[in-house]
Amino acid sequence: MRNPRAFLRPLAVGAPTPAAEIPFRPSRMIHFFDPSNEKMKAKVPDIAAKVDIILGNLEDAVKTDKKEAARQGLVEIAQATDFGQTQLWTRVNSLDSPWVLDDFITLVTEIGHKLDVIMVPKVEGAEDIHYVDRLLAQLEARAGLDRPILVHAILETAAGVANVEEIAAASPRMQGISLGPADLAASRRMKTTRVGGGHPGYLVRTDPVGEDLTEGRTTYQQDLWHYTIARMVDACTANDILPFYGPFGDIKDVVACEDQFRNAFLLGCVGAWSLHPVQIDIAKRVFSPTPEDVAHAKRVVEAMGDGSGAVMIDGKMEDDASCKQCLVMLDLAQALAERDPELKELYDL
Ligand SMILES: CC(C)(COP(=O)(O)OP(=O)(O)OC[C@H]1O[C@@H](n2cnc3c(N)ncnc32)[C@H](O)[C@@H]1OP(=O)(O)O)[C@@H](O)C(=O)NCCC(=O)NCCSC(=O)C[C@](C)(O)C(=O)O
Ligand SMILES: [Mg+2]
Repeated sequence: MRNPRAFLRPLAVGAPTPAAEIPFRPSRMIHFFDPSNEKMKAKVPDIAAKVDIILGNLEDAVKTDKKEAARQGLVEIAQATDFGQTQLWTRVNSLDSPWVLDDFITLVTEIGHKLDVIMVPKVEGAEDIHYVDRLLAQLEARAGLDRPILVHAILETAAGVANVEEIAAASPRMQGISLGPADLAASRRMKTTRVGGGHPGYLVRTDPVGEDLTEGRTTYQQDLWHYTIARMVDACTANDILPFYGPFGDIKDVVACEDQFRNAFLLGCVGAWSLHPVQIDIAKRVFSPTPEDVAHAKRVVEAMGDGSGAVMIDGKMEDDASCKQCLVMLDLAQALAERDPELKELYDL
């Protein structure tokens, strides 16, 4: 561990000073595209205008013989596109792969001034972040960058989950963490073959009513990801960085996708991944508070004055703590209203 006074010092001579705070920018969806796929590439300027974050994916879902083409495709798109307020991210190949060193060198050198965040897959502990931290500092210094590129880790191994608190605290570059349910399921030897979402076999059942063990017993499906998401949210928020739900692989099932995203939103995640254009609006809807929630939050904050004491609103007690909950809602609404004129009007902000 670096000593606390050294934490904000650059890790290479000439590298930009690390940021003391992770800025909160609207991050409701991280839209994935494959930069080696010409059809997807052509849609990037239009999609970038609609999403909060657009991500050129170089890792899993890109064929082995397309790895170089994807890297080069991302360089071309980044150079040719004005992303406006939309953040540009990439997911590089895993740290044990033969491609990752060239991913870092090429992307930081060629488009480092446009890249906001590099997502690192299969992070297992703080040592992975320390390696990336130093390497990025060296490359940023060489490229003459004046602002540090941030790092986002995917939580997708059992070791990563066991070490999630130290990963979140490993570097001032840490911007956030996403859940990677498919690799995590494989790493844990969970017996689900789905990419995120629930499983009908994971349930609890009410007690038997009589002798018959099969009749009249209601079952409730449980959430396979609750423990991991909650732990990730605590690790992130305890370190002032941002938690995200990851992918929902059943593209056709837009209803269950919305449920999964909403569970994550309610537990504290700021966004989720969209793998297909159809998931963009789901994420936008779910990760923006409803106008009713915003109106209620405004009422409570106004009624609470300096935020202390207790009042009754619509038969419910509100106090310092519930006022803070309402301020969380209003802060998010304010940030989204600045990005989205439609929401500004709906929220009346
Ligand atoms: C699922 C797939 C194959 C269906 O692709 P498709 O072409 O069969 O679907 P479609 O419905 O026919 O597509 C309609 C149109 O939308 C386009 N399109 C389709 N998707 C996109 C997109 N993302 N961005 C922009 N455009 C897109 C597509 O090219 C097509 O264009 P067209 O009308 O001109 O023919 C496709 O959507 C896709 O490849 N999506 C990205 C997949 C991906 O990035 N996976 C990796 C992230 S998840 C993960 O890694 C796990 C994790 C975290 O690591 C872990 O849990 O361990
Ligand atoms: Mg994965």
